[in-house]
Amino acid sequence: MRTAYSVETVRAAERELMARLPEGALMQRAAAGLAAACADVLGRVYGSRVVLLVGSGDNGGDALYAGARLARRGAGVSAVLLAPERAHGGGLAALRRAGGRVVGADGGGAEAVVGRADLVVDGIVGIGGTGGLRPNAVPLADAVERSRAVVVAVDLPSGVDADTGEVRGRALRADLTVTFGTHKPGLLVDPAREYAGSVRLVDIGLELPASAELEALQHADVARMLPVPAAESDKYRRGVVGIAAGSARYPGAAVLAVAGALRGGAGAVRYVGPAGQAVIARFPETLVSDGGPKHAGRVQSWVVGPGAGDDAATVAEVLAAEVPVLIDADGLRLAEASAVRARRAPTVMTPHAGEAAALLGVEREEVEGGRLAAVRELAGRYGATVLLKGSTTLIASAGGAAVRVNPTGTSWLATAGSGDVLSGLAGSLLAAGLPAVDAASAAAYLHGLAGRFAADGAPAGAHDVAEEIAGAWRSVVRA
Ligand SMILES: NC(=O)C1=CN([C@@H]2O[C@H](COP(=O)(O)OP(=O)(O)OC[C@H]3O[C@@H](n4cnc5c(N)ncnc54)[C@H](O)[C@@H]3O)[C@@H](O)[C@H]2O)[C@@H](O)CC1
Ligand SMILES: [K+]
Repeated sequence: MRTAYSVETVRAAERELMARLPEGALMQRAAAGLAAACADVLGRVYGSRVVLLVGSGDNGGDALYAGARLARRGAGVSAVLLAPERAHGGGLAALRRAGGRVVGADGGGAEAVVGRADLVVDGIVGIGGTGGLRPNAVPLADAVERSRAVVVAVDLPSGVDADTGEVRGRALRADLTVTFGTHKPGLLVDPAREYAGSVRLVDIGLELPASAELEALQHADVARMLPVPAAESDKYRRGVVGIAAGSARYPGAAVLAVAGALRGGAGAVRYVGPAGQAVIARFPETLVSDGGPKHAGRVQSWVVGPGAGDDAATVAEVLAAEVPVLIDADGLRLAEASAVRARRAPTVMTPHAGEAAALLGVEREEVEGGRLAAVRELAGRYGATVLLKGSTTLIASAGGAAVRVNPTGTSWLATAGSGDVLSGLAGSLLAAGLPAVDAASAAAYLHGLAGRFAADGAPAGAHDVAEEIAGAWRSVVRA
């Protein structure tokens, strides 16, 4: 499991560690890791041209000490000081001793130096930052974008919010971010994540609390969650998932939700709704019934909403069931908030940004810019597990535990019907007995992986994604 901690937690852990170490030791650990990463990126350090962008805090200090290490190995290192009077004194002295030089940020000289650089080290601001880049950093950011230099960000790309992943104003785009002690939420959540490039974690010895702000599952975590049928399992013990989806207008949504459900580990899939013929034609193993959810027979979970049109009665009927329920798509619009909150069995809601915005009564941009806040708010409001779809899908539970961020997404998943497959898959895992947050996050993980397999560099349809779920499952459990 990869974890991320808030700035407040990182600062507390740093204070505790610093009290036990000689002064400056922590910064030396950070700078050593940073210099090693820069050397890897450069390949050949001797003779390379390195430019440090140095702000007013310890983030700039890290850059200066790392620059000194590179200068000692023969790199030509120039430091551009954005706040010369507040630049880290010890770091500056170390760089000068190692033969590095200092360039003023004003007057165009710095931009010319950036233009000739092989490597730019972004030490403008780290976890002490607020808001986007300050005006005097913007011409430099432009010069960095124009240059062919590789950009390595120190701890965080400057200008992004460490805790929320928000980007308010301009930020520097890095090819690699070298982060210290732990990931910060902003390195895993869009839009900030996109600015970070790949991320390398340097251990500086921080001792962090057991519960993180954010968790990203990995293969082994998902493998432990997935159901394994026991020898005595029959289809009912493996769980039956009910799918109440599709309409005369959108029969395909029902077919795709069933496609996802059949690959999610439940022993059987029941379908109720007007698309029974389309479902059975494609998946003869489905148990199709004509009545509403109440008359469908026993299920261990329900999925309601994909392609449901305006059938509010079915949504209400499903919400009254005393088994886990997943609400998606039209169901999110049709569900009474009070009925969701009144439920005692787990509820999972799976909105995309537009649906989340409608539920919260805000603009879509607000959700997209502040995804972490939005998913937490929705989970709290509805007393539900909320899976917010997007390029970094987030899963929050109502109790306020760590938010999960799905690491397997691909932009090819932004295709019609892909969400229907996900809802069926997650509903099936719920029926198999997974806790709501595990069902949602394991489903997102497999779905993302299946999307990558299906796309493999080219567009794929939602049914292709469904067909790759088995392959994704195998790759997870065999890893
Ligand atoms: N505290 C520690 O033990 C360690 C800290 N380390 C480094 O220290 C950093 C934190 O240092 P600081 O607390 O000094 O904070 P930063 O260096 O992140 O920035 C704080 C300074 O930047 C200014 N600032 C705030 N927002 C800005 C913006 N948008 N644009 C430009 N300037 C802005 C502030 O006025 C303040 O002077 C970490 O990110 C990490 O790089 C590492 O050396 C590891 C050890
Ligand atoms: K930085």
